[in-house]
Amino acid sequence: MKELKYLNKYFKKYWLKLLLGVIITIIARIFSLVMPSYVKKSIEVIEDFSADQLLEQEARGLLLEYILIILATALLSGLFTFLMRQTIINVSRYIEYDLKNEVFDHYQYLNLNFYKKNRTGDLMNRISEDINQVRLYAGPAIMYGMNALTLFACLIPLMFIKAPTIALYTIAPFPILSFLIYNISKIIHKRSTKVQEFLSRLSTFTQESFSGVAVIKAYGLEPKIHDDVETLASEGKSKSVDLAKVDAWFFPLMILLIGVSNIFVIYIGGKQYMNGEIDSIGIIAEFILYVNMLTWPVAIVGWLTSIVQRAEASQKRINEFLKEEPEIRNEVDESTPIEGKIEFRNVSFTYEDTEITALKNLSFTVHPGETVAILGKTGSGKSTVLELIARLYDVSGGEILIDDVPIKNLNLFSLREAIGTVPQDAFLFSDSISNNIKFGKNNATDEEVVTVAKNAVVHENIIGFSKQYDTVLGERGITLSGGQKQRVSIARALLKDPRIYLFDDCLSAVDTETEEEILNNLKQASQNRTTLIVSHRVSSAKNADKILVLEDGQLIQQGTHEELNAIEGYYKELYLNQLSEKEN
Ligand SMILES: Nc1ncnc2c1ncn2[C@@H]1O[C@H](COP(=O)(O)OP(=O)(O)OP(=O)(O)O)[C@@H](O)[C@H]1O
Repeated sequence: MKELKYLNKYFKKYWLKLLLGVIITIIARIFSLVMPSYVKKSIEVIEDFSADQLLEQEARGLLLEYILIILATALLSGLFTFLMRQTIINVSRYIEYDLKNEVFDHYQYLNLNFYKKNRTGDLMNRISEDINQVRLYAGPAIMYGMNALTLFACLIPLMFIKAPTIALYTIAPFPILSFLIYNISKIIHKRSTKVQEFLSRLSTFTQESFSGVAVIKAYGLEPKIHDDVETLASEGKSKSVDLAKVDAWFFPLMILLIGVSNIFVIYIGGKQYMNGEIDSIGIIAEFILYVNMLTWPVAIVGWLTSIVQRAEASQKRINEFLKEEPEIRNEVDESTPIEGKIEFRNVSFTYEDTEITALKNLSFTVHPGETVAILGKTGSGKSTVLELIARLYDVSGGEILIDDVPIKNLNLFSLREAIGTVPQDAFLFSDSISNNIKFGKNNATDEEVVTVAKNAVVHENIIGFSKQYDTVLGERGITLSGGQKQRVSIARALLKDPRIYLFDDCLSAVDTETEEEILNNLKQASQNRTTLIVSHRVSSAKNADKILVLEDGQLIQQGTHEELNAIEGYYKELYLNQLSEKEN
């Protein structure tokens, strides 16, 4: 129960509703206890009538009265049971909602390293399946637990007062039932976890197959994929059959033990009646009803134990993530407006997971409003420079200053607010084109959206779609070409109108003419804005105020296009190569 203590803050938050729920539970159970004793009384009336101790008229009157009492208490018990669910189950839904929000907010607060260490499927599972297990504890387990407790507390003493010997025999099989159900629940849990694992493997596999359907078709891999799915599915099937086998024991076992208890009631009750130890046959009927009332709560005790164990395990997994602290935190409360000067002083950076040193002693300065291009072979550290400016990672050595202030002394949100990033792989959400562009500025007008789309040279493409800016992208909508995606992503950054633009090789999928047009527009749009352009093409870099050339994380050349072209080196070679490619 150590891990489940985490939920106490939520129980405190909803204590009033919970208390009300507990009181209602007790009232509902007390009303349900009335019925068996009135069934007994009704049988006694029939017995008295048969023995000529009651007139027909009197017997009819009494029977009607008892039936009405039974009906009224059953209705009241039903009403309170409804209210019980409405309070306690609702509280568990509120807790589920709060916990999901808390976990989601915490996920968002964590750094990229966390997302690299943990698989998306695992993150999803903890926020959905694990929270659901916890909800079962916070709602149904409490409700059924209270229910069972109230029944045991009221009914068992009542049974012993009414007929101690019958009571003893009636409840004797119950601990066995509870024990068996506990064990069955444990086996069910183990096997259903395995089934769940297979289901998630199967759904991951099928999802990947659908996403990669173009590759599968192009390589004619359908038969192989079919065989793989079949192997996975048949493994899953045998696990499901195993589960169904244990599942099938649950109800027969319950019915068997109810039967045993009923036989005890009839046998012992009948013997006592014949010996004159009890004066009415009605007590047997009353006890049979008690047996039926007690069976489910007794079975529930076993079920509850396994629910609590599962919730404990799930809450442990949730707590593991909630305890994770982001390495990159905002330590400055007041906002810090950004002008746009960027300075790298002997910056080194090693990725924690791969231990690759992506940057080594890198130093350069970009003044506000300047445009700097970063070139270099693949893997030379260009994207890493941009990630460090947005403080997605903290440097391993050296220092980054923005507006002459160490980056850690800036408000993290002000910093990111001041940056417009266009990443290498443009990510667009499954939403309309317009909303995708408005991502960084929700309140933008339609005119503003059109202006930035024109500057990103994607407007003509968009108006070519039948729904134009309302065209939905992604799984439910159309798929944009690589170049179109990149340009929508550029439009998104332009709309934000930030102090610093970070363009990470975002024109790689557009032809050189469109590239030129976009670069000219960007020049206009990003006037007085600091701009960093990462590229493999000299055409993207040649108009920059400064060009940095990286190799193995080190700065090997820097200068303007003219300066670098005047000396032998990587830049000149690249320029000449690309020039001859163009001419050819
Ligand atoms: N998220 C990451 N985790 C671990 N290692 C990384 C990560 N990103 C990059 N690296 C490694 O760091 C090195 C520099 O990568 P980076 O992406 O900065 O290069 P790049 O010059 O932008 O390459 P490209 O031109 O191919 O985009 C590479 O060796 C790469 O494998």
